[in-house]
Amino acid sequence: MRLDFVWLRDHCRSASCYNTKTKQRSLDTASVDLAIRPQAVRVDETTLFLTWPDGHVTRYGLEWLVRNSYEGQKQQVMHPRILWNAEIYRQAQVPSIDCRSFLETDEGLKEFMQNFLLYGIAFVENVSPTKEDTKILAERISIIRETIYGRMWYFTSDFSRGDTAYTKLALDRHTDTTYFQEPCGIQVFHCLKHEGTGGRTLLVDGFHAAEQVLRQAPEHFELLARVPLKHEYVENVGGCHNHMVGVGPVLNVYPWNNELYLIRYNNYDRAVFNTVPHDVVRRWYHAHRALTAELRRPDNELWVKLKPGKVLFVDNWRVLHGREAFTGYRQLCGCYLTRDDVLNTARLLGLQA
Ligand SMILES: C[N+](C)(C)CCCC[C@H](N)C(=O)O
Ligand SMILES: O=C(O)CCC(=O)C(=O)O
Ligand SMILES: [Fe+2]
Repeated sequence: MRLDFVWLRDHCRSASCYNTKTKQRSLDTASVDLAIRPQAVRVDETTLFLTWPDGHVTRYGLEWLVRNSYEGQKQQVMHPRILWNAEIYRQAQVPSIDCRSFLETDEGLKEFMQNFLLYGIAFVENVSPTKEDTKILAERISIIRETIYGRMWYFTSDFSRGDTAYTKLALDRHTDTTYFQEPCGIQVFHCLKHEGTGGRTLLVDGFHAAEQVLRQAPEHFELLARVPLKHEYVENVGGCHNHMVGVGPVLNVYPWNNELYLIRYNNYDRAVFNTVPHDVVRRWYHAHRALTAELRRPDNELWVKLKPGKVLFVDNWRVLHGREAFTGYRQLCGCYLTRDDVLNTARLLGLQA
């Protein structure tokens, strides 16, 4: 382990530097001399002792250092996941969670959360097909994110809003709200009614597709992770006037370990591409094509028919959704959830999130 002296002073867990009740730092880091060196250093079987020039003593358990040092963290993945194609997901036989168990027991909720974290999708069954009951489900794991579509939304093919979602047309795979600076973390879908044909839901693991691109052509992955682009939502229908713009790359990775955490993919809502010079534009289209080819491989497509009573939670930062064209009357309700609050629930249940 290589440890920096300022880092060691900064992370001191003594009573005057760190409040163990609130788990907050009391030390003013800016008051630490950036050239600080300990006056004395001693280590025994379990503990490292540092005495600083002003006489202050810092103690570190060696295990704490192993767990928390930057060098140690670099190796660790933030979010353990199982990347899937249709076959892998089917083989895994991930169960839907019963509504009562989800609402009334920690075990049910934890099993649901674990599935959701690992696969980016999870189902709850035996839910009453109403907007109110869907809301109760959503609020069990998070805070509903209110957007221009409202809190709980409810839609049919009536073109009440200026977006293809509100028609009977097929929708190719995409993630939602790419035109927000922070796209919505989770999307909840509940089909309350469908009298007609078609209308199946398509799900594709975007991280699995990106992983294939990384393997086959790392330079494509790199470009998709580096080049920022804009998505936008321009609406002027009825009383709805909106103009949203979100900027960011297709693949968002943590800079310290290159781990993918967000895919922004919506060809409908992608805006004029004007953020990079000519030669990069050309290479970017090649990279985008490579990713699209992976996303469109039939073996990556999971098709499900949403039925009243069965609620789908989709990780909108990872899993793309789409739908088949349909006929007849179809009614869907749902909402978006704030991601931090879903992960908060997962951590409180003892899961790594
Ligand atoms: C889900 N709900 C029907 C409310 C909104 C649909 C938003 C559609 C938009 N093109 C997007 O992909 O973000
Ligand atoms: O109608 C559907 O099944 C989904 C439409 C859609 O993509 C959306 O509402 O975000
Ligand atoms: Fe969508």
